[in-house]
Amino acid sequence: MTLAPAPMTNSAALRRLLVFARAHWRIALLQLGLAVAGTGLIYVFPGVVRWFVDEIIPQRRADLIWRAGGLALLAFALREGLFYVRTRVNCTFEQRMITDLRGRLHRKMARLPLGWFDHQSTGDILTKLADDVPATQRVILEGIEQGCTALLQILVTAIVMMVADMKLALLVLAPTPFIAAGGWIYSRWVSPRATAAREATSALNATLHDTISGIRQIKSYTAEEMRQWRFLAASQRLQDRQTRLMAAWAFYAPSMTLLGNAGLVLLLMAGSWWCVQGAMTAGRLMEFLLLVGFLYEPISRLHGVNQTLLSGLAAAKRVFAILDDETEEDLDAGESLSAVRGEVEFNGVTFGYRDDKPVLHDISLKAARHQTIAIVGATGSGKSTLFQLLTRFYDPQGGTITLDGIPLPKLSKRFLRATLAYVTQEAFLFAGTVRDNLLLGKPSATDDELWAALRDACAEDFVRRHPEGLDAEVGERGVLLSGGERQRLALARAFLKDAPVLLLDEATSAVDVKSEHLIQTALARLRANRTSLVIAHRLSTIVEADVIYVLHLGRILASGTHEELLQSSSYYREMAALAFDEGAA
Ligand SMILES: Nc1ncnc2c1ncn2[C@@H]1O[C@H](COP(=O)(O)OP(=O)(O)OP(=O)(O)O)[C@@H](O)[C@H]1O
Repeated sequence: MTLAPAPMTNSAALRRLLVFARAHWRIALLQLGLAVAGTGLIYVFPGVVRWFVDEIIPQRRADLIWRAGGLALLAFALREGLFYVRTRVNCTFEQRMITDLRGRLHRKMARLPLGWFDHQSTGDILTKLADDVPATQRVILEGIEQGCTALLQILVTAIVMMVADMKLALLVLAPTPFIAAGGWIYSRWVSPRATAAREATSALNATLHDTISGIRQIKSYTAEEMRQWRFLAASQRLQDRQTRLMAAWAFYAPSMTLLGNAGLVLLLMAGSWWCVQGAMTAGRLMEFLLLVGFLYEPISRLHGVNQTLLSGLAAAKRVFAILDDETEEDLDAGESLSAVRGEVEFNGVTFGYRDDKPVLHDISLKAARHQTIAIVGATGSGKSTLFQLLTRFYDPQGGTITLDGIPLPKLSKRFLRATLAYVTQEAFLFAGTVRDNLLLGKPSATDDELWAALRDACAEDFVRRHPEGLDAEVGERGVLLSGGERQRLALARAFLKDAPVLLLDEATSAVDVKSEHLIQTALARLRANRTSLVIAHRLSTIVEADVIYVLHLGRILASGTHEELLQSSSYYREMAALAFDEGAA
């Protein structure tokens, strides 16, 4: 048993993000440089104000008004110009990082083993890709853009103040330790709750995704109300979590502002006292009042950054948990064979999706070169699972499976899967055109080859009837087609792949009698020079098979040809009697 990895800490997530941003260091540095330059320019105005109050006005130097005003205006213009460039750079930086991380996450997900997906909800995965990735990048962007510049501004302002007047500076800085402590307490409280809010968002999206994909079932069972309650419950959970976060923010933000303003009032009172005593000029006090704004404004900005960082780090932990998953499939580890004979053998194979619930027990079966073997058995007996093992979507806990005598783990998965044309029980089509779906079988296929495959799969007629032909849209999961049409397109895809081993999982169950007959003829042609493993509930489709294996509760009960089994297996005889009676009815 493997232990669940320890949850990532905020600082570990931040370190990972910085490592990730390293790939974009040039643009990050440019962004930081622009932000620093913009920050430096804000100190011009307070200096100009002091110049006016302490020099230009008392000394009646009207000749300096234009020069001083021009200087202040130039500083403002430069600052806003830099702001324009900074915004453009930020946008590029952010979008580059988001695209990069999103690409990595998608790549990783597509390579995770099937068992990983058994324990994930689609809504959760979608939330990670669509919401968590951008939130993650806000950490870097806001961290550099807002966080670094705010810290820098606080530091520079503090130094400017100290150089100008140490007494006043210490007075102004007095509330800052309390503000820092407030920020720390707030972060500790919010961090786990921000993660919980993200999880509630995922759960809400998962419910919504289920409603959309199951809309036909919901309507046919008039289960709209039931789904609505489920959705509202998930929605309420999210509302509660967000409300608690916002309540904390509502208290935190004004408390910190109050502390800052208390410092401002203190400065005004003490500064006025020193002015009255003649220990300070009014210009110095005014300069300080403006500088205080430059000190407290970034502090309040840091509170906002803190909020973004905490929620972004919660998102980052969810994203990194996937990126760090070590169970990624290596498609290229292992050998490839120069030629495939197509002999498949299972030897004492035992398997369960969970260790405590075996599905297949001691399975041994063999498909010799170019043979057709059929697997029959009641629903849930483990037929499709045999194919899941042959494709190495899962690996067995015991026994071996070989292709041409070579154990599957020795072959590269890319090679193994290229030798298998697998027509799954559910004829899945991707949103897109008929052509897009067929090219999955052979990306380099010409239109003539596509039409030939459609002809073989008895799908040519309905595609030709469509005005757009190969460019006809099939809709999400192929909803714009009938079940039979979907299945025939899936078959055409397998014909195009032209692999040495064919795996058919009830591929003919949704086509009409006439099409089924045509498909059987085509399949017979296809099977002539390749090994085929066929799962079919309808025995009529597999009576010609070289060997039929009867599976019952994950064990092989009997094997032989149709005639042999009719003699030797009472279980098979019963199945055949039922099947052929139904067929005759
Ligand atoms: N991903 C999975 N995780 C856990 N258990 C699974 C998974 N897929 C299938 N099972 C279980 O394994 C058993 C065998 O399933 P399998 O799909 O191989 O049966 P089957 O004989 O092909 O059934 P059918 O004829 O209905 O397709 C069933 O009890 C099923 O619940």
